[in-house]
Amino acid sequence: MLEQRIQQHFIDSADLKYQSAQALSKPIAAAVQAMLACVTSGGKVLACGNGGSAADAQHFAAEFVGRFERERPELGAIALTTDTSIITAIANDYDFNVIFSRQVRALGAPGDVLLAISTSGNSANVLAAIEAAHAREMVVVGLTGRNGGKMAQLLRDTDVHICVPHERTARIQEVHLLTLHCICDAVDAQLLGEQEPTP
Ligand SMILES: O=C(CO)[C@@H](O)[C@H](O)[C@H](O)[C@H](O)COP(=O)(O)O
Ligand SMILES: [Zn+2]
Repeated sequence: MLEQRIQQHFIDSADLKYQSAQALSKPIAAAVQAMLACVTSGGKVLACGNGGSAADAQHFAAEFVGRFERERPELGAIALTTDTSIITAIANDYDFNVIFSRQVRALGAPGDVLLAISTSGNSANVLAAIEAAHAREMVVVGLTGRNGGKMAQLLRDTDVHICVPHERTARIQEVHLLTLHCICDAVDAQLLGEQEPTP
């Protein structure tokens, strides 16, 4: 019974990944082009999200600033989820809903990219970060699920929306992580050529 339940998670996750390969390859390629244009002209990616998506933001920044699978020059990325002094000060003195947007206004510049991650598309602090990014003339790459929530309405034609076609937060997050690895791999392939990564 328990093993069957566990196996069902693997089956559901694999099914969604097959479906998402079709549905998401185009917007993921667009996200790669946006991030390449940004980092090759000296820009950086600011990444934000809550809970598991905060972990995804940090995971992504680590692979840009450190490396993914191949040796390459450092790429600019900052997770806006990591500085507890900044986050607690903003939440305490202003509001939790502005913990990311104040950082975007402080650090963002035209040509930078905001990576905004929310499975529901409805987290108020992520939505405020998008508004701040637009005010700074940044491009937004939005990762959502379900129907994209409020983020779907907020994103512009010049932004990129990657919306995972599923209702369940955990499943959506699993595809978000795969998406971020696809972006890292494709950025490396564009910068270094398409050789296979060494394991
Ligand atoms: O990881 C999980 C659930 O798998 C949770 O921590 C989840 O990320 C949190 O509930 C978030 O606050 C959800 O926010 P969002 O994805 O709707 O923006
Ligand atoms: Zn989780």
